[in-house]
Amino acid sequence: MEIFREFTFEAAHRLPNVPEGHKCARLHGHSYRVAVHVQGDVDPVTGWVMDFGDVKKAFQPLHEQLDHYYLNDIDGLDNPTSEVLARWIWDRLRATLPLAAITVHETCTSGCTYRGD
Ligand SMILES: Nc1nc2c(c(=O)[nH]1)N=C([C@H](O)[C@H](O)COP(=O)(O)OP(=O)(O)OP(=O)(O)O)CN2
Ligand SMILES: [Zn+2]
Repeated sequence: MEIFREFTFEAAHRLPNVPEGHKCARLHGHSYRVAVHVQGDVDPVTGWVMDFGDVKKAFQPLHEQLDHYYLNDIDGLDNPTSEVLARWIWDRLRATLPLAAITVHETCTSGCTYRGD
């Protein structure tokens, strides 16, 4: 089964590699929403795959790195598209969580899902 825990953070960014005149080359910000999806069997005693609280603990150091920062200044996020950010989060959580997917919502209507492939 697959469970997810969502997180929000505020951050600024710009996209340095977009075509000339693209609005996203300008400094702007988003209220990001990230869903961390974890997979596993449902434990017959606890009735859960994993405590949502443990997912929160695993994400907390990343939240501290991202929230209210300029993403382009963060190592590995010099071109902080949703795609790059989703992979960046995956790479940092994969050792501690049995990940199924990372979804990054950049706006209410735009985002991406990375499943590690
Ligand atoms: N594949 C991607 N395309 C775009 C990304 C991205 O990360 N991956 N990012 C952006 C910008 O960061 C932009 O701020 C968000 O995109 P957009 O959906 O265009 O957002 P708007 O709220 O400005 O949309 P409107 O409906 O046009 O107001 C761009 N593309
Ligand atoms: Zn943007």
